[in-house]
Amino acid sequence: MLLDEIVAATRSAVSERKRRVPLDLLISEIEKRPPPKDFAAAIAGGGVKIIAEVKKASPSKGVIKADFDPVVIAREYARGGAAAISVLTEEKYFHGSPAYLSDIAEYLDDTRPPLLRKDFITDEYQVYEARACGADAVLLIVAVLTAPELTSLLELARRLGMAALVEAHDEAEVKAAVRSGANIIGINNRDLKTFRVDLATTGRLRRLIPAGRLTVSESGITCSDDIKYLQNLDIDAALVGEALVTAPDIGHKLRELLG
Ligand SMILES: O=P(O)(O)OC[C@@H](O)[C@@H](O)c1c[nH]c2ccccc12
Repeated sequence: MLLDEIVAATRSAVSERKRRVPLDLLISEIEKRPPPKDFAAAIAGGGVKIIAEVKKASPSKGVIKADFDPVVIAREYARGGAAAISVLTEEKYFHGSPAYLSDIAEYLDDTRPPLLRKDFITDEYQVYEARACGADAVLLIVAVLTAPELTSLLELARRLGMAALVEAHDEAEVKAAVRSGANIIGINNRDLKTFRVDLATTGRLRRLIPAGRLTVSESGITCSDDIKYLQNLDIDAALVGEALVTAPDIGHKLRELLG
């Protein structure tokens, strides 16, 4: 299964990076960073907020943006009114890089939206690395974690002052996310096992998330009708990658989604 393959590749990339950059070094880099921005506050409030994703490629489509520059794209997202910016850092299947995070943190001014590290996180090292690169939040995918792993990664993110977006795709995963105490829960409309995308996944699973938690709908969101559908479900934010990255005018597309 592809998801297992991606996680295995990620684990070996992480053990390689651990050898090159020991944890002490990451911790000293973290100490030099300004404190994290409040990701939860950024996506809360009225209307469907947009978490805009810096995404170069995907396993199902290959490269989606030929002249890809993460900083240029992130700047357009910030200018266009994105509530937060998601940065895909997985290298082998999504052509991402942790350097995209640190570049965006360095080159955008301090009024930029909070940054989410989007990766297949199974190791505490990746959470430290996210913060060292300037991330304000991390993605945690229920499908690749045991309950105790999810709990300890959530706890570490919290200790580092970061938020966590906990991603689920089916009923059992949403229940596990709720049980973990996560206050930001993402429903991924894409099945990471088959790559099929169906916005109705959010419609089906939303009621399992109790009031008081923030909810995010992820993947396959392309137009303002999709946003209206999510608004009616009382979703706080939509995570949008491909539709924005491939738009001829990113700012225009973002404004269209924001209504
Ligand atoms: O490009 P899309 O269909 O708008 O999807 C963005 C985002 O939801 C997707 O990239 C994603 C959702 N969950 C993930 C987990 C890992 C990698 C990628 C993802």
